[in-house]
Amino acid sequence: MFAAARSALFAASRNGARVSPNARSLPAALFQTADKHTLVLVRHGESTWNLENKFTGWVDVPLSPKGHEEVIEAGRLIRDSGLLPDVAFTSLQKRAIRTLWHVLEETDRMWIPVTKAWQLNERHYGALQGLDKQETVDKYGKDQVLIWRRSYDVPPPVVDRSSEHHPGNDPRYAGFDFPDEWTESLKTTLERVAPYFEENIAPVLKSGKTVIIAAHGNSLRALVKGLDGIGEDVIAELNIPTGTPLVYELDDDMRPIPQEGSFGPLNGRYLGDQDAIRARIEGVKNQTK
Ligand SMILES: O=C(O)[C@@H](CO)OP(=O)(O)O
Repeated sequence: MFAAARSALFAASRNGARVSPNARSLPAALFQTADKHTLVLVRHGESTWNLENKFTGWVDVPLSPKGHEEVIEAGRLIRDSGLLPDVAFTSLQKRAIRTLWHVLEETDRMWIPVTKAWQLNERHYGALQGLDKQETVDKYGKDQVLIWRRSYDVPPPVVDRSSEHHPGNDPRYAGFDFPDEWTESLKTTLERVAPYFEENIAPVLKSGKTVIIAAHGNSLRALVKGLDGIGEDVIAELNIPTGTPLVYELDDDMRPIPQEGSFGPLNGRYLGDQDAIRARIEGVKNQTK
């Protein structure tokens, strides 16, 4: 289960071999293709612990009132752009599940198949879960906290089986075998997101269905690192805003087709007011100052 990601697509991204060009600098002819597959990614709306500025990880907190509003708006943006999902995937966490429900309600697609998988969960934040982000900066320093938050392969401190935060103590993970000491870096998050995507989501996309994934800041950072071939240093700078649809057009090999309006290093394009989206991205970045 915890084996390294296997495919050429994600293996290439891990050694930085496939860095996509910035879409805006390419000629218009490159934006035209007949064979494309549509993937819509949505990070959950603001959660109560985003609002309280706490490390969350696998703690199952709900959306805040603003978070509900954000994802209702996300659903309307998806509806108005005509990108109706045929199949949906989400995590085992209620902030992402509720996000998906709102989007499916707004797009009148509550009837489509939905798969929930722990592999799409947020990155487990180990012993940082539940701590105030700014207090953690005050205690350990800004640089150390930035390494825990955004480095590619340095995990936060572990939790062991005696911790309420160990997945072995949560019935939703019964049947899965997690190590006694548990935490995740972005790298190990990618090592469970990538095989899940390739084995369960890519075949659905290739069959011609439009897929939506409602997930989390770091599980989506891992996914786009693989899709866009983003290098380890560049991914450290990438923050994904809450409640904002991110639309990819993929070719038959699941490589993103550059789109107008994407902002690098992503080849997907965010739906909505682009200035407001940039402000939301800055807000995520500035949770630890
Ligand atoms: O706390 C978390 O689980 C994540 C997402 O909210 O935080 P960060 O952006 O700091 O990785």
